[in-house]
Amino acid sequence: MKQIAVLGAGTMGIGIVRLFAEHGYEVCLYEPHMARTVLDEKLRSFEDNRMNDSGRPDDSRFSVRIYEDISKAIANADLIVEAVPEQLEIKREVYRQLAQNIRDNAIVASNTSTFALETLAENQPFSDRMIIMHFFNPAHLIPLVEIVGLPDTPSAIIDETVNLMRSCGKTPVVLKRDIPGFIANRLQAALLREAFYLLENGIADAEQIDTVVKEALGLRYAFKGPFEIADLGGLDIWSKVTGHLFPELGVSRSAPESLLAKAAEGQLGAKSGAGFYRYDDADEVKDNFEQQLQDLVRLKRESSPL
Ligand SMILES: NC(=O)c1ccc[n+]([C@@H]2O[C@H](COP(=O)([O-])OP(=O)(O)OC[C@H]3O[C@@H](n4cnc5c(N)ncnc54)[C@H](O)[C@@H]3O)[C@@H](O)[C@H]2O)c1
Ligand SMILES: O=C(O)[C@@H](O)[C@@H](O)[C@H](O)[C@@H](O)CO
Repeated sequence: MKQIAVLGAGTMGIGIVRLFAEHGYEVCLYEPHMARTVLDEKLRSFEDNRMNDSGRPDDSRFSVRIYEDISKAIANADLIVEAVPEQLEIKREVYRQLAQNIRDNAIVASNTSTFALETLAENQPFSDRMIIMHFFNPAHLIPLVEIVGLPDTPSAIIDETVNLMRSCGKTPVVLKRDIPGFIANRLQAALLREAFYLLENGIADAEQIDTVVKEALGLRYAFKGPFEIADLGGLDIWSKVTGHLFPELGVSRSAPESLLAKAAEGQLGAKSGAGFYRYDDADEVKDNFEQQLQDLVRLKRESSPL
């Protein structure tokens, strides 16, 4: 795998470009709606702030070319990563353009958050070479990448993708079967459903719920997953806990009212200056969070695996 095309330079696309460029791959970026000067500036700032794995400055340069013509961006790509908005019609239009120009053996990966691969691959001429490659924001920092294929996806494609991810320092998890939302977003959605249930029923406010996650659950989850935590707590206890609590949990099957109301009022979170909290300088909050994540990932790498 040598050349990688990334489609879309939004929150995720630009992080994916950064990841591959930092690991020495040739990257071709296609972004039809963003000014060239803005993209150049972002890439330059990534290069200027580049660190190696041990946290020291790295002054080597990126190999990234920016295109406004999709056919040129994908012409020689071994892998195409689609990171366009989470709307089926936009993704399908991009796939239609790919179908006309793609190389015979190029792999097409979608970074979708929610769509099953079966839905995205339906009627695509390259469906046998399509996979899900689900990164996490910020894509250059969070180690996990979820990979999903279809039952007849050649194992060589999955293996090649896993090797690529490992070469970029990632931790790939290949799902046994295609399902909307994969593993992580289903778990995140389950937690959010209960968080909104507690909020909307007046049990706690957003700050209290965030404190509970940050000061207990999140700390443990950085080192142990839910099954490991159940083992450590005792499966007899967890049998009682799940038996007592599952019937008490929220079971809503639609987006939370309080979330819909905020979005309708234009309170979109950090990017609009307000959401559940106020943001005077969203860039500062984002930069600080990235630094914290980088420090935590390094700490995890250096700590004992047991
Ligand atoms: N934001 C996240 O935390 C996150 C995490 C993982 C996965 N995802 C998924 O990644 C994808 C992209 O999400 P995002 O948050 O980066 O969105 P975004 O809105 O920040 O960026 C999308 C980019 O795609 C560009 N675009 C629009 N139409 C295009 C087209 N036809 N061809 C090429 N580019 C086009 C837009 O100009 C924009 O720059 C979505 O499928 C999303 O669900 C998002
Ligand atoms: O949390 C993440 O970074 C990803 O799992 C995303 O897929 C996420 O759910 C976004 O769509 C929303 O930020």
